[in-house]
Amino acid sequence: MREQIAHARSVVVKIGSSALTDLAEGLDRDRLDALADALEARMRAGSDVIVVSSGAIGAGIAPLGLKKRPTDLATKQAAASVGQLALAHAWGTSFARYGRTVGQVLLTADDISNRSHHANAQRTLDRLRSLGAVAVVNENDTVATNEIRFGDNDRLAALVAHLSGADALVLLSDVDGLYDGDPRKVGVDGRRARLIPEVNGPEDLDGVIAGSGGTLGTGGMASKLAAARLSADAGVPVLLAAASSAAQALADASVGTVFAAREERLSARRFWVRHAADARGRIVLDDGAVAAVSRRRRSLLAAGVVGVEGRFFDGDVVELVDQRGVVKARGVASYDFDDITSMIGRQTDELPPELQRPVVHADDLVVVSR
Ligand SMILES: Nc1ncnc2c1ncn2[C@@H]1O[C@H](COP(=O)(O)OP(=O)(O)O)[C@@H](O)[C@H]1O
Ligand SMILES: N[C@@H](CCC(=O)OP(=O)(O)O)C(=O)O
Repeated sequence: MREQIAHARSVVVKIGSSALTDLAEGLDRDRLDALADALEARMRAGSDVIVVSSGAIGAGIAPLGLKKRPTDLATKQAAASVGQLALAHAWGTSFARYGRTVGQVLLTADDISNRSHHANAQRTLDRLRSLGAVAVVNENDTVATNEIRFGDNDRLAALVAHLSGADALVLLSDVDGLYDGDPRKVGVDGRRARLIPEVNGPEDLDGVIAGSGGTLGTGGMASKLAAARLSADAGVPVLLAAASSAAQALADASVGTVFAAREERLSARRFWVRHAADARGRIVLDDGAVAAVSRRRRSLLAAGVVGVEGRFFDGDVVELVDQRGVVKARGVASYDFDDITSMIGRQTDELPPELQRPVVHADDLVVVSR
């Protein structure tokens, strides 16, 4: 697996805020230079690299005279608008030492969940790559509101890896890998957390406690694990390592924790249904329909529907939930919400001919939990 990452033709490298910024000093230019050295070396060895760089909010804290990472949306957005400018400039300066041009790509969640925007972002990334420029991607924090945020750049990086058809994802943080507990804490038994070098499946995560992040990071270890799961579905292996070991991580992947990818990656459409699209509503299923959909992988028929929530339309992604509200699957609705409301609980042969297709077809359905 490490071989696969070491030799990947195209790599997305995500760098966390804690690896780039300091609360009092703002951006750490020396650390940025060292990262650019490692990234440039990988490009010169023949790989295409896309950088996903956090740090806009962290870089805006000191220039605005703030004492700690803001928690309210408006101040976070103000800090990001100041910090993103400094961040992009700093990456430009670090790569200019090698004559390498940098392009800034700011994305909102909608750019990934909306399939036509998705194609635009993909085209820009492709063209930057073919022109020999390195894309530096971040969330467009100043326009993203709470509801439409990716929430964390680990997820954004995993989505970009899928979108750009990357062969590997490298997450660089202030921690040197995944531990079985928060490495900053000592357990009640006085035991220190242990590093897990390889995650091949859910069984390797038994008993692992994924804690919160540092003062500058956002999602902590839980968001890295979620991003690794998402990448696994996209068929992309992940390496989690310390930013201070970037040179080694990018040269031979011999450090940190590796997460295996699924052998059979989800199709682009199923990946989109499962991970990228925002659910526009919910369809509530009776127990028989839950079993048919989640265990027997059947299409959802009107007879098994007991409720409809939200205003969604034909072609939108919806969540399929059981009667306790637990999400069992996600899928593409074949009708508008008001049509489905009129079909609730009815057998197919009782419905008019134009409403006799399944509510969600099995080909458009991805099981989330059994
Ligand atoms: N099980 C764990 N293994 C490794 N690190 C953990 C774990 N639980 C919590 N952490 C903490 O998560 C932090 C990394 O998350 P975060 O601060 O969000 O990083 P980044 O800014 O790189 O996204 C580390 O500093 C580490 O202390
Ligand atoms: N877009 C935000 C980053 C949010 C984020 O996920 O941060 P991190 O957990 O440090 O990767 C910023 O640039 O400050």
